[in-house]
Amino acid sequence: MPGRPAIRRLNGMRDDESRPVLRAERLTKRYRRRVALADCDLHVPPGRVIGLVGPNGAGKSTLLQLACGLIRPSSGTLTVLGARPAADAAHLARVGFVAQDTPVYAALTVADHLAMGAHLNPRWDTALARRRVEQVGLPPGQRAGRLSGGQRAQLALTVAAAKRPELLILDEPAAALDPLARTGFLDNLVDFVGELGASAILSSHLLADVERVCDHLIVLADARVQLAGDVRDLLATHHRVVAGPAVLDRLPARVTVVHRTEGAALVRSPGALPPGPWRAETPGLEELVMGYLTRAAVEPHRQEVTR
Ligand SMILES: Nc1ncnc2c1ncn2[C@@H]1O[C@H](COP(=O)(O)OP(=O)(O)OP(=O)(O)O)[C@@H](O)[C@H]1O
Repeated sequence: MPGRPAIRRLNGMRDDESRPVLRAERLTKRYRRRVALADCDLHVPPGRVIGLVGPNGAGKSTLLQLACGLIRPSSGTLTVLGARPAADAAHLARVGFVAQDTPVYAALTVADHLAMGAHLNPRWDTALARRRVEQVGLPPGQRAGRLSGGQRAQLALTVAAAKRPELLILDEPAAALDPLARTGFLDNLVDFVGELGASAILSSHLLADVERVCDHLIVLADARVQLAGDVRDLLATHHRVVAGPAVLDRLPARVTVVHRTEGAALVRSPGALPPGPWRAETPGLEELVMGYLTRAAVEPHRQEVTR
């Protein structure tokens, strides 16, 4: 994909399906009568940067909070790095979480945050923490309450990354950052994941960001998984078919129409698209996501998992 940096992975990780970083089976979360997640199945291999996208209220934060053990499923199962989320202290140390509101301690300085991180985390990487603070220009003596929103996000990420987690969970991490800082932040994240052979899952409304750094995608809408899988595989199995309405009405049976507009259809085809009276084009990630989101809006309660 153009512009997407290659993500280094541990040898053999690319196809390692047997040790999923995240696995959900019929995962459901209800808040009283409101269903935030319904019967979600997911299987995410390790060593990926996973983009979690979907409209407001789709269930993204709910999934991330379940993954770090802040809340419990109503039914179904979820395993993270092979165990129940937050199963014990050792498991907690393997996961880093930055919540949507990038929580930091207002009265503590940047340096205090690093000292506290070092005290609380057995695998704390002092050099990494110092390097990041310097790189992103955080004044060590400044109280966190006096930092800008973007600086607070950088501090929260630094603290999460210096734990050297195997999985970083980030809820809209770059939302408060200016475009330049966002680019730097995401590039850092990719480097970090590559350097440690870690995985990261980040929710975002910014599809361009997801396209830049993510190699695995989960699309949530209406509390359900609409699409999930390796980005390259998803792009290889989807096509934009350009043709007149009569041709689009009679596409081969094994081609699934995801979304149709005047003169074109976004389709999924398990193998290569057979030749026909149409022009086949490769869709971009944004078009793919928008196709599934539009379908979910038109046909609520539809659920489809593509791995
Ligand atoms: N603590 C809660 N109590 C009751 N309902 C909740 C709670 N947290 C979330 N919900 C509901 O669950 C649904 C999913 O919310 P969630 O925050 O997971 O969505 P989201 O995809 O993260 O949305 P956004 O993009 O706006 O942050 C929404 O309908 C929301 O109102």
